[in-house]
Amino acid sequence: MGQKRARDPKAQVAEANKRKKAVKSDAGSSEDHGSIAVDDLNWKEVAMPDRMEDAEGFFGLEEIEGVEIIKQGDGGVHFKAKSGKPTQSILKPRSEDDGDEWNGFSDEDSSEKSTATEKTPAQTEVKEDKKSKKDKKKEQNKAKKEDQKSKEQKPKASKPAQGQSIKAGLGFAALDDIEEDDSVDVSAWDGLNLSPEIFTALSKMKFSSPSAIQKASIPAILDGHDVVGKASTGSGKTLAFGIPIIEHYLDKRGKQEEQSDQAEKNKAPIALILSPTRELAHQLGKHIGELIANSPDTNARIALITGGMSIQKQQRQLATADIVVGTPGRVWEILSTGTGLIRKMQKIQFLVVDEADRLLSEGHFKEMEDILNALDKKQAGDIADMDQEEEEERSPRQTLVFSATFHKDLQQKLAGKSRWSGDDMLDNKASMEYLLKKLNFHEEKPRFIDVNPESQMAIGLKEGIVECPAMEKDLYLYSVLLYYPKNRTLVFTNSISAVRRITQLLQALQLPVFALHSNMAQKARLRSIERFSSPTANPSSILVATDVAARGLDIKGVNCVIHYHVPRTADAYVHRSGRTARAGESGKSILICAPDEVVGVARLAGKIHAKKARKADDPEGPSKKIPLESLDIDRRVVARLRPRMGLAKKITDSTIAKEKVNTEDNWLRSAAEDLGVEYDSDEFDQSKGRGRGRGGGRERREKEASETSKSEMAGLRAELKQLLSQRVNIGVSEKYLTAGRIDIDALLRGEGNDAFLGHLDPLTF
Ligand SMILES: Nc1ncnc2c1ncn2[C@@H]1O[C@H](COP(=O)(O)OP(=O)(O)OP(=O)(O)O)[C@@H](O)[C@H]1O
Repeated sequence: MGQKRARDPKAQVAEANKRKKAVKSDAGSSEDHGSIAVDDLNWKEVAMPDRMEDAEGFFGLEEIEGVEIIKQGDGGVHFKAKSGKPTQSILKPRSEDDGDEWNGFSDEDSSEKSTATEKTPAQTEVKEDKKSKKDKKKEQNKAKKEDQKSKEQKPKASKPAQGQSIKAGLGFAALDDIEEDDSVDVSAWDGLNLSPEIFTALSKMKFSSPSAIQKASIPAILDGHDVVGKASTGSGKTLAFGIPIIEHYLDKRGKQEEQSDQAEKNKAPIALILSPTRELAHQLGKHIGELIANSPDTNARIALITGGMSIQKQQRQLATADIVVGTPGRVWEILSTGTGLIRKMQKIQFLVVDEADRLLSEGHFKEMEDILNALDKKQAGDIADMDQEEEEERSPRQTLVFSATFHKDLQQKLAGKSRWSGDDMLDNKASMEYLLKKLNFHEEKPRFIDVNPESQMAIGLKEGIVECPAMEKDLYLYSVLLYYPKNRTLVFTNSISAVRRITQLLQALQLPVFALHSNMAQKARLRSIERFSSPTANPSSILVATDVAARGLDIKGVNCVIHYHVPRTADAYVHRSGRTARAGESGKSILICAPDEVVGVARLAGKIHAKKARKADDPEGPSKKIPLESLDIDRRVVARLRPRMGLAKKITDSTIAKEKVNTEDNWLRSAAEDLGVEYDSDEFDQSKGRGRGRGGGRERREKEASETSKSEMAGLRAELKQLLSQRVNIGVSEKYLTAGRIDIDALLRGEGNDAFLGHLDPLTF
């Protein structure tokens, strides 16, 4: 049996300090007797679920095999290799200079300093490991050479990152596993004046060159400008502001002496990043966390402040955070608790408004306004309290606004100068205008960086449209899903009830499907995204979502986006479609469209592609064509899938109706109880039926569906199961396989579409 231990960096440092003293006093003796201290063992990290946010204080688990425990007189324990195993087999590998810890050049007496910053042997090793890798990279990377020189003269603190919620790759074992050749040449980033730490991180993250928005925004932000950045979906906007924030952190840290615990407690965050959804906030934190985790000796702490998580924990994280990422509602909830947090937040160097058009124009309006007002409002006693030197040193707060959808006139609007001109993508001009004034840029003219003025759509994106009868959208959705097996697909709808229904429907059809909408508990939301996006997930996974998933979510390997409902606005279409074809990949976006929706779609597509269409035809004239490819679903497919869909619908409708009746019934029963009257469901149903006009039919259908008996349901399920166990035959005689234009070789190679029997022209566009 392997031994396990919980891994808590904080506790480890304290424990290691104690142990080190003990080890020094009996140095040399322990290994002589084959007994080994806990920290000298070659612990292996146990893989944990990605998200452990609420597991207070529990950072991880490590295990070791082949050891025996030796109890000591003082109650302590040591370990030795199991009989028959060499001691070396359980010992942690040592680096050459393991004995002496390298603390960098310092004027301070190292013995004094060591009490505060002494590392566990494991940490020392990691540090040395990171350094030697960096040295190797130095040889490879010409641009890093000069910067490295100055870095080596600068001692840098390497404290454990306590309270950091989402720093990726903290595990020592994970670091040990890093291959020497896992880095890439990052010389393309040379011109951006980045520090060696960031170069190392970019190299490890395999980002060989900056994206256009990064190339344009990073220097402007590093130069202290306010920036409004516009770039297509999936083009790397997060690091366009994330890198300068970390650069600022590194710069500030370089200038500071080792901070006392008190100073550490009082420190203010350097950045507040606001995002419209919880999922996006998590993702932003994770992405910037990865940058931090891959930057050597960089321990910037991120506090994630979103709804659905423990408020107390978030308050604690906020107290020591360098970067705050959150949704406006929860950020305001915490700031307004009146515990001095507003004053702290007023010292931030960067205010980032991600997905700005949404954040500034929809439901977050009120909280955004409160936060912005609070950041700018002078607090009573500010002048007296303000540390004069600190205030003088501090440069004005930079405001960074990013999105894929903005109007070109935004710069004018941001400066509050002129009226909106021409057509725009935004829903609510008035609220936008109001909030743009509110953003309080420190520069009169923020830098407006629009790296792809031609289109907000990603280059690798193909757009198609499937026309179908209004009542058959489910059938056509199912058909498209079967046409594209092994595609990770996001299906967007316009309502929560549609998400629920479609998810159940596709589940009944045995497809690997997950749901995401804002009425779900936060944990369930994160679980859905995680299951859908996990590299080990079924490659045909489907996520059915409302527009809560439309903005910013960066899920690897989404090949297809389906709009089950036509999006309400052009920018919603851009952002939904932007969940695929990210970071230079290709992808497809397919609208399922009823005849009466076609006109709306034409208008929508016209707005989005106005420029492209004009350019191709007549550069000056209005756009004519819908640039969406019309996709023809083979009628045989639709016909053959209809029976399955009929059964799946009956099962789903009945399940949903039963749930609804139960909920209603429970509610009425408890309301009757509260009122002290008796509740008779039949009597209530009869009275409900009386005098009803519209909607009565639906209610009757629901009631009928809810009355499907258990045995009827079992019958339906069995019938559907039987149908689903067979491939959909689209014109093959099962007796004579070769008669149906089957590519037997392809089938044997495991290619082709497993769902169908017979030849099917693929839906390529
Ligand atoms: N320089 C780079 N080289 C390669 N990949 C990159 C680079 N920068 C970022 N990426 C990757 O590109 C993907 C998209 O980045 P990001 O989420 O920042 O896009 P975005 O522009 O914010 O998209 P959206 O508008 O949808 O929010 C991420 O997976 C990220 O890891």
